[in-house]
Amino acid sequence: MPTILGQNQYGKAENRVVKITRDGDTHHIKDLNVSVALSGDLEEVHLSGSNANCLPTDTTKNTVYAFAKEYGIESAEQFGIHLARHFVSSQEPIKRARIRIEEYAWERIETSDGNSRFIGADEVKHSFVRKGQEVRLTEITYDGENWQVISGLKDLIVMNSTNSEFWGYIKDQYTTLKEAYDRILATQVASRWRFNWTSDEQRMPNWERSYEQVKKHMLQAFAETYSLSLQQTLYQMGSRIINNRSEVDEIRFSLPNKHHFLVDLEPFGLKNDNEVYYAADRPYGLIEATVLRDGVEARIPMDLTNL
Ligand SMILES: O=c1[nH]c(=O)c2[nH]c(=O)[nH]c2[nH]1
Repeated sequence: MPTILGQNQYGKAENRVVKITRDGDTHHIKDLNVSVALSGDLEEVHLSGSNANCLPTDTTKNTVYAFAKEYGIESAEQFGIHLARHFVSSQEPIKRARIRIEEYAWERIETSDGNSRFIGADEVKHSFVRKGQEVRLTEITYDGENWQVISGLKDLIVMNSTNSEFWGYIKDQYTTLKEAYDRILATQVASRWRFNWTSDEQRMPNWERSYEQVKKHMLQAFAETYSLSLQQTLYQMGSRIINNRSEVDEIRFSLPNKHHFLVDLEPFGLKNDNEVYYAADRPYGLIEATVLRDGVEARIPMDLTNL
């Protein structure tokens, strides 16, 4: 049976790299999970077993660690750009590099006097607690000419304890949901946004500042939207970001509706005055959409798990 080789890529996945920058006795942490995927003229590696065009995955791993030392880790995006450029420009058979990075944030442990200054023991400036909040994500793709940077986050859990209603929906013979005029709205945000920086000719965004600002607008829009559905809140979050961040052209969200159901306390002779809820973990409504700058093409994959 004749067969042909289809799309292929390879590299070392999930290189866990922690970089400590020592600024006197004040230290800074960058904690990344870096996955490298290379593609190019690799037919023979698969077909004949010749490894002449194969840069070992072990080398891609070593490069991640060496670059952490050589270039430092200014931001996940900047680090991914260095790596992608290196693989494509240093190895002739490698035509395309995709670098995916997850970043885990750490924050300083506060001293008992409420700040992070040295107060007599020297633990403080190098003691961190891993933030229980979101994981930051980025994916850099480079083909020797064009860049695509898609950054994002996952596991950012947010809740509004009021200012959310849901009513006026279709009711058929299977509908039992009661209309809600004051409900809890909670979700675990997964989001990806695409930058319009695509070439070395353009001025590169400030990646660290951009992330903080996108997250700030996302959270503020969630908090400040009086919600008639999670769909409406999603659109407000996306458009707030597109309108405020000129470096971002497209943003996609996957928002599980983390349902909170009022518990019936009548059997215990108690009145539930919108106070006691059952937080259901499944099933959950799943609301997904992309918000785009008018006139741009949608490029973020529909299914965020594939990114
Ligand atoms: O914000 C919501 N959107 C829906 O589409 C929906 N469907 C549902 O049962 N509850 C909700 N809530």
